[in-house]
Order: sequence, then structure tokens, then C-alpha cells
Amino acid sequence: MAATDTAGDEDLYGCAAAPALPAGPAKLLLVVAVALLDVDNRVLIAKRPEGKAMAGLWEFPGGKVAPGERPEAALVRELHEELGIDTSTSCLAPATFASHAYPDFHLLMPVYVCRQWRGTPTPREGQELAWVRISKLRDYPMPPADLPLIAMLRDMIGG
Ligand SMILES: Nc1nc2c([nH]c(=O)n2[C@@H]2O[C@H](COP(=O)(O)OP(=O)(O)OP(=O)(O)O)[C@@H](O)[C@H]2O)c(=O)[nH]1
Repeated sequence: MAATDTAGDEDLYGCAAAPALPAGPAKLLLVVAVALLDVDNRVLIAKRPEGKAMAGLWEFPGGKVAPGERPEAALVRELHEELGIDTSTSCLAPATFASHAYPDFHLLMPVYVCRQWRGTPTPREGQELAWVRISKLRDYPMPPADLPLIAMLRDMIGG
């Protein structure tokens, strides 16, 4: 049977049908993010402050890649700006990525794992921080783009 011979919204592999493409080209936004892991394999997440889009949701530290900037360099910069910690591109291991269609842009977000940095993560932009076991991430509301990442990180790193 062909994969398309199924009724309903899901194919043989249990994959939901892709939503229709928007009429115009979606703006592609490249954002880098990190699963910063401590010695107990807890991951650092940050709560988006009031006044920002998706305020109150928890996300992985990171941010937009500037034009002409390498993704890893952008992440090193963002970690310094947001959390006051220093790391180097060699401490960033590519792990997974998110690809999600928001109403006004398409988010493409490479996610790195980092276990080595200098300094203590400190909220520098009014965000709240939490070190969380990966098995507990579902207790923290996250942006829709991040939800598939939870299982991926659990499979890669463990609970
Ligand atoms: N850093 C980060 N951004 C995420 C995650 N998930 C997710 O949907 N995003 C989205 O990716 C974009 C991140 O860009 P950003 O952090 O530079 O953006 P921002 O809204 O804080 O804007 P600003 O820094 O220009 O004020 C936001 O739209 C944010 O909602 C995540 O886990 N980490």
C-alpha cells in the first residue's frame, strides 16, 4: 500500500499532514539555541520576560543569527549577552534542530549541547532561569517549536 493510501490526517508513519503553504514566501528566521547541561545532566531553560512575544514560555538560551555571522559564534555571543557566561565554539556540539511554522515566520533553530563554560549563568535580560531534568521539561510551558526537542534531548542525553 502506498503511503498516501491512508484515511485521516496521518500517514503510515503516524506523521501529521503538512499544513498548506502560506500564499507568500514565509520569512525564514535562523535562531541558534543551546541545551546547557550541568554535571547532573540538568538543562538550563529561561522564561521569556513580559513584553516579549511568547512571554511566560520557557525556552533554551540563544537568539537570532546576525547577517554574516556564523551560527556557533552567534551562540557564544548570545550566551555572553543573556547569561554572562563564556564558552567557545569548540564546546558546542551540534545536537538537533527545530523547524516550525509560526504565523509570521518560519523558525529554523539548530540546537547545540554545551557542557563547558566559564562563569555562572545569571539572568541579564530580566529572564527567570531554571535548571531542569529533561524528564521534567514538560512541566514547563515551552513554545510550540520546542516541544519535539524534549523527546529528542531525552533520547540523546537521558532523563
Ligand atoms: N532562544 C530561543 N528562541 C526560541 C526558542 N523557541 C522558539 O520558538 N524561539 C523563538 O525564536 C526567536 C528567538 O529570537 P530572539 O530570542 O532573538 O528573539 P526575541 O523575541 O527575544 O527578540 P529580540 O532579542 O530581538 O528582542 C523568538 O521568536 C523565539 O520565540 C528557544 O528555545 N530558544
